[in-house]
Amino acid sequence: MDNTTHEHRVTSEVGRLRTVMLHRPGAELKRLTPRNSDKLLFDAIPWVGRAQEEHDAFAQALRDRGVEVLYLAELLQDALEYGEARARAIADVTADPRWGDQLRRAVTGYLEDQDPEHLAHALIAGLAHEELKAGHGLVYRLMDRLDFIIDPLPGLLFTRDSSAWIGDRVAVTSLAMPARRAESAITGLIYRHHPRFAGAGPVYDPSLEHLEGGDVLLLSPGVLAVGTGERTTPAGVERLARQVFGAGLAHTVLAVPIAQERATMHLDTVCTMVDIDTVVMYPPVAHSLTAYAVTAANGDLDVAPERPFLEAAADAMGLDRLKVIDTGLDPVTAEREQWDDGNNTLAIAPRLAVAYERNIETNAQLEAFGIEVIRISGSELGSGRGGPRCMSCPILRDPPPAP
Ligand SMILES: NC(=[NH2+])NCCC[C@H](N)C(=O)O
Repeated sequence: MDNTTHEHRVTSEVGRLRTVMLHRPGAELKRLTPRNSDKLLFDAIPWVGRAQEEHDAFAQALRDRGVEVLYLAELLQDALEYGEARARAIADVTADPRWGDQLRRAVTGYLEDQDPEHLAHALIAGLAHEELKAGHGLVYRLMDRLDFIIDPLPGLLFTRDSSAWIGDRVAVTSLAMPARRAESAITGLIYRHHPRFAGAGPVYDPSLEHLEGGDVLLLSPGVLAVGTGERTTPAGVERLARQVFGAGLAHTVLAVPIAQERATMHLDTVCTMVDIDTVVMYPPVAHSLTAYAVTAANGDLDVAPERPFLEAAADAMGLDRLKVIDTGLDPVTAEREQWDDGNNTLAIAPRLAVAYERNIETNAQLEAFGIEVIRISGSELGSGRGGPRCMSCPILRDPPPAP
């Protein structure tokens, strides 16, 4: 294992990307069926081999531009070399209240017998009924044979949500959907136990109010926008504000209400940044999104009155104007491309962004605005409703250039 010290620091959405964590989809996606896909938050049953090819091409596009790609499963496996991390992982996953003591003993024994590679596999891909030969208690016998003892985590593909770096600290998030909650036990384990992250004490943890990384946008150093809707609760935004102010990581947090719908589950499904002063936005919300600026005041929080998002953001960022690429698409095309994550771009430097190739018109508008677009295919990856930004957790970016 590589024990050299590595930097981790992210203060914007657009500073040159140096290191990113991805998750190459694998066996956990093979668990998806029409019976469980709704619960596991996928809209179709992906062709796994093709999804892997698409993901490999995404990773390669990043490497071709000098980005170091870390894989979540490898980091997890490394962390599980440590006895303390193993014990913690097994304790977390076997706390499942559905099991009863007999099944718990059987699963604990099974997991304790696994080497780090197979233990990581069980934590990510889950454990099917038939894979546990030894569990013959009541709970095991009454379980449907097609059910999982440990649920698979296909949502890990979207590494943006289960952790987010804010400055040199990581927020291990508190995911709202039951199907995704266990993901942050994994990211928490990586950051706590992998030597690469030694000393990066988390600034948020999964026991706190709901907060998902897809809602957190680092508008500029010291300024965060946090969507609040289906996933991040207002209490989650408030808690994050207290945590980042307390740690000196930000001076303003903009709470941005978004519709509580699947299509707009995270702020990054309607808005991402492509330059230090430019966002791409889903047209219907571009001029209707609002924000409440939260700042620290006398040991508590001050909440400013509701204002248009673009104005509140520009003020907090010290800009005259935050430019918006209002893609100007007709409403039907705009709605289709938003659903396919057209607005969910990953900037790898100012004015250079990765986007799904299928969103032809949004990409054409980005280019008309002078943004260089690196197109990747996502016909299978997109079936989980996430684009390049959702599928990436930046760990190191250069500071953004001054405006
Ligand atoms: N940052 C994002 N927009 N992530 C998308 C996550 C998609 C995932 N299927 C979910 O429903 O949770």
